[in-house]
Amino acid sequence: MDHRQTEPIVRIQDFRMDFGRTTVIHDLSFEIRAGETFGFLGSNGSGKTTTIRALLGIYEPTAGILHIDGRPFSPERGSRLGYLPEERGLYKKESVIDVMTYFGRLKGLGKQDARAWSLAYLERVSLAEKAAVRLDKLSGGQQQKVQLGVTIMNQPELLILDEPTKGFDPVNRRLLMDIIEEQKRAGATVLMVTHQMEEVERLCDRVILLKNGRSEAYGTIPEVQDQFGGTTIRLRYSGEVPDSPHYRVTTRERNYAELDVVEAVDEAVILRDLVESGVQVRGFETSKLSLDEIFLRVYGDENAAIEGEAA
Ligand SMILES: Nc1ncnc2c1ncn2[C@@H]1O[C@H](COP(=O)(O)OP(=O)(O)OP(=O)(O)O)[C@@H](O)[C@H]1O
Repeated sequence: MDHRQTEPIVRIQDFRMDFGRTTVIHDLSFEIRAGETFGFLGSNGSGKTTTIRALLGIYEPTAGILHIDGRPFSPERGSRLGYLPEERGLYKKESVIDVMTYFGRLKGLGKQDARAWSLAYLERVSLAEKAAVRLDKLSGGQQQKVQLGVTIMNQPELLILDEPTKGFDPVNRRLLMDIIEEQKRAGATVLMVTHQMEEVERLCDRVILLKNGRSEAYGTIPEVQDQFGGTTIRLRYSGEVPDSPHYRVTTRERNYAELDVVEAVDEAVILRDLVESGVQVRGFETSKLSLDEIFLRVYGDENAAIEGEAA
């Protein structure tokens, strides 16, 4: 893969995917640039795995362009691609070190190099003493660590990770994030599906939020925050907070209110308007909506609909 080119590493344009008569992806477009870590976010069933499968040629897209390095993906060029699929699974009846060495050889490493790399990795993820154990004797989380090792062997230039930390305890989740961050620092481009906003905030340069196969927001985290009005004002006051086209009052208590800024307007203007309308302002703090809050806004109504159906 040649990172000097201007073409993005991943380009998805007007991608549509139908299963039978159901359209699950509607004209989706986004790109991933060389060296960035890109968060692919969305509620369950929003189409993340389908998009990855179409990108890797596992599914035939109904319409659109899905390119890696300027061309549709083909496995022959795949040696520098690391893919951790949503469905996990390796050959379970072999020992951990044999399985890892085997995959290393498939990725073009010599046997000794593959073995040495694998032993160092197992040490890193506290599995050194399991090297000779059959894979199916490991816990689910331990097996996942082995699978991540297999995925990042041979330093792929593009890493596609479908929920890499799913099912991990907090300590191991942090360890996995450290490992992903190292890959990023070594220059890898990373496409990562995750439901953990903490991971997004720590690792991702840009994100896309998918809902029912459509993009709801796309950009850097500050850009996404801006796309959602972005700012909340916490106001301590006395008097009466007037209605305004600039904000929506989301909390109104005696002497305390929260206002969501709905228009691109300077907060100083809102403060001035409040004072001019006779509000005595005792405290005025602004903060950006967190990704968690944005997520709840985008997907909250889905759960309401599900609850409604259940009722
Ligand atoms: N092979 C298939 N045939 C029919 N429908 C499918 C197929 N694969 C996925 N779907 C449907 O496409 C939609 C998107 O599924 P997908 O697995 O891409 O979601 P996801 O965003 O990865 O979800 P999750 O977070 O739960 O993994 C779902 O409604 C799913 O039922």
